Amino acid sequence: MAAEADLDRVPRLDDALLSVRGVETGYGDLQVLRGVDLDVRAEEIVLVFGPNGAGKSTLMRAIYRLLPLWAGTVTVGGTDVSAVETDDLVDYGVGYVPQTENVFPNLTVSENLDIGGAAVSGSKRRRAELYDLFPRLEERLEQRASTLSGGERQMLAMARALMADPDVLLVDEPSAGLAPQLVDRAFDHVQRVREEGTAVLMVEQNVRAALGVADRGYVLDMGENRFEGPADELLASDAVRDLYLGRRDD
Ligand SMILES: Nc1ncnc2c1ncn2[C@@H]1O[C@H](COP(=O)(O)OP(=O)(O)OP(=O)(O)O)[C@@H](O)[C@H]1O
Repeated sequence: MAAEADLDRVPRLDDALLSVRGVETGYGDLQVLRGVDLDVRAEEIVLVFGPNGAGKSTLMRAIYRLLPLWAGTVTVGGTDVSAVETDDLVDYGVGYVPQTENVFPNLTVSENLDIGGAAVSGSKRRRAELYDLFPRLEERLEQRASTLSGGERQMLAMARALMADPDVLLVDEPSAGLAPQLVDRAFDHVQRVREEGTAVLMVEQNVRAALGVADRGYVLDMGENRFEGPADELLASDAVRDLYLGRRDD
């Protein structure tokens, strides 16, 4: 059953790769997250969803240390990374694809990948693996990122972050700005990323489609955990559907 998280803490999964516990943060005087818990296991796809302004993107930024943690911890593979700087998180196997400004528009596809792989040895081999994942990028290596289609740009953003071969990738709205017919393809890519061995923690507004590829999900509401559970149980839950998904025939 999808569980309503009215407990003090959401139970920790013993086999979590990424574990977030009691995270609080915000902007200036504005507190946004009020003690958020979540776990991602190796090779899982986990979805965070909830109303506008719930703090979903803020959570991704906090995990990636783009915002300071006011309270709480983030661990990766059992190591506390709460004090690790953003630039060093790559060494702990964490990658991040922001929702916007996720490629360098004036650089070519190839140059964008070079920057993604700057810190990585064996980046030639990694490129070849990524061309298998995103063949369209290989066909457009010398094209400027600013001239890519929305879908291609999303692929490049993901490929850049994957150059470092992370164990877990944080993806903020992979389908943002894509035409409806491209949305499913964006989720196909997320699934393929997982098949290549990288766990994915994603935020999405296209909740039904995202739950279709996710293993588990967490509902955030007003900066707090509200529901959590397996994706199919969240989809089947009347409370989650009524509050966060809208009825199918709406
Ligand atoms: N840079 C910022 N400075 C000040 N407040 C911010 C900033 N970014 C976000 N906020 C505020 O923090 C709250 C949470 O924003 P956030 O973007 O994390 O929500 P979200 O759940 O991702 O929403 P959405 O689904 O609309 O993208 C909102 O009230 C927002 O106005």
